[in-house]
Amino acid sequence: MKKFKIQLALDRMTIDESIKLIKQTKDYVDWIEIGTSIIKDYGMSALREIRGHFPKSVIVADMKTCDAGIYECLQAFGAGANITTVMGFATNKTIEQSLKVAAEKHGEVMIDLLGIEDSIRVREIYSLGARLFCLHVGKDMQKSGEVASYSLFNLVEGLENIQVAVAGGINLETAPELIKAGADLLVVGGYLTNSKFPKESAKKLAQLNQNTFDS
Ligand SMILES: O=C(CO)[C@H](O)[C@H](O)COP(=O)(O)O
Repeated sequence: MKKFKIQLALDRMTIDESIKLIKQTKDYVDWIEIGTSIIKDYGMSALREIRGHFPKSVIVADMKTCDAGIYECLQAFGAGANITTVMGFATNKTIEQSLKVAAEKHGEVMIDLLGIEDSIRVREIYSLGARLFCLHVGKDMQKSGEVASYSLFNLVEGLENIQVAVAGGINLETAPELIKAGADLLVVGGYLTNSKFPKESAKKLAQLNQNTFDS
């Protein structure tokens, strides 16, 4: 079984709070996500500022692009992101153009599959060249008790040479089944951003790598 990475999803906090949390969890976190709410609150300056503090980190801009792919991808990569998110329900044109900009800027596009229930659509996006997908149970769905689970993996079954991220209420209880289902990346927000002891919480999550492979 392969090992998974952890993406710290920063949402609904200030830039200073984000920087503090990154510093607290950096030993156990692989990728930093500047969440959509922070981008909406502060714009591209949030990305620039956080990039300035962490020049070597992999930074994901959760732009959730659904149109204007060229413009928004140029914004994200120009402000220092390595990866930017584009919605799976965007048009093929938007996805193609976003992938093209990413290739030119030596970045990557993560396709957010929020709201996509049809694996045929995922195959179509794959055929456009996307190789990084995020299985996602959104905040509003979480309010009615849904969280990311192994059943989401049906959407990407059979696709070769892809990386699969999973997002949506991930914590110590829900992570193990996602790891066993083959997650390459756990996108973790609330479990870390709401933790009283974020470093310890991140450590426990990272230790699942060890525990999962020992068992
Ligand atoms: O993209 C997001 C919301 O749209 C969040 O970043 C993602 O859902 C992770 O946060 P949480 O672990 O709190 O669900």
